[in-house]
Amino acid sequence: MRLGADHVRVRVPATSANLGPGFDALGVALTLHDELEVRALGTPGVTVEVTGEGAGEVPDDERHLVVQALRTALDHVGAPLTGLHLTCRNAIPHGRGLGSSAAAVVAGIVAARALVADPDALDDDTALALATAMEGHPDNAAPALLGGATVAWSDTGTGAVQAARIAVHDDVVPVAVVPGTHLSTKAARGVLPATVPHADAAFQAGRAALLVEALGRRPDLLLPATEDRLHQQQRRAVMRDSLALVDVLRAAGVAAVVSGAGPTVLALARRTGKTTGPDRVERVSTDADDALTAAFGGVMGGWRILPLAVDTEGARAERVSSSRPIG
Ligand SMILES: Nc1ncnc2c1ncn2[C@@H]1O[C@H](COP(=O)(O)OP(=O)(O)OP(=O)(O)O)[C@@H](O)[C@H]1O
Ligand SMILES: N[C@@H](CCO)C(=O)O
Repeated sequence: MRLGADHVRVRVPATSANLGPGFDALGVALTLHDELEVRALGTPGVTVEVTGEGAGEVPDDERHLVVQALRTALDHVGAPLTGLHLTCRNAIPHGRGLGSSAAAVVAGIVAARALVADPDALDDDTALALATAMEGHPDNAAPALLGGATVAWSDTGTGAVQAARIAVHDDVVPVAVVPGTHLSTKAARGVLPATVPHADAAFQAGRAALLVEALGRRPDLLLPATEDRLHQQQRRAVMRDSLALVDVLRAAGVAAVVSGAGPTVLALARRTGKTTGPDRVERVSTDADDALTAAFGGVMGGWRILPLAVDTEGARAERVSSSRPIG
């Protein structure tokens, strides 16, 4: 297939996976974005310019994750691309549990979709399959691609990866509490046990089902709905401060979970008060401030609190030449 553009721009959201009981299945896109531009060149060679998160740390050549994903997607549809220049303005912190690797992979794939003459060759199903193959699990890739909250799974017979959007109530306010320390997903997966007791699996299935209802219609149920028995306690030894913060927030009634493979903590806070009209009194209730002060003694040493919203758009790409949104 030939290319249909030689300069494209991409915006892709951060994501928080698991949300407590939805290990490797549930995820939500957040209003924190990486922005990229890809220029296809007629000559060989790859150059990469990174500002923001990951600058000076990620490779600036073919090994860059966005370039790898772009190449994978172009190869998939048989499109040529000899050289390229990639510019990344990154806001998603790396190795913190906010889906930076899924964002990079999805960004590369939707950049390829925007570059090729027939974007349908890289439709959402194909893009999700390619991204999941690179990531190993679909829970970040699905919301990064589609936006909103998603539940993703692989078809038992064919292995095809699928995702369904699930509703998120307007009163649910995601707040990410991001530590200064990194933890790779690989390391965090390495401490998980191979098997779990049947009672824990049964508990988890019930809570995951409850979470879909709590997110969409019953935010008052978010605290019990975000209980987990498959991964958070098992990872305590590699993210003690994060689990301590989760404990303090939950004791204060805030539905806090480890975001993805950690060490970021995600609080699913609830908006209270009158949110429209001239005497609007919006308040994100969470008692989160008090709980955070209790957890850190008022000193947040190296942690950042990011009040966010749910990103409902997912990854967007546009051809710079025509400015026509196509994916
Ligand atoms: N924008 C990016 N550009 C290039 N490489 C990236 C980018 N984002 C992530 N990576 C690579 O992926 C690694 C982080 O991936 P990892 O899966 O460990 O964490 P994460 O995706 O941030 O967290 P989680 O999967 O728990 O949400 C980085 O160290 C870097 O090698
Ligand atoms: N479900 C994954 C998310 C991080 O990529 C995990 O917890 O390991």
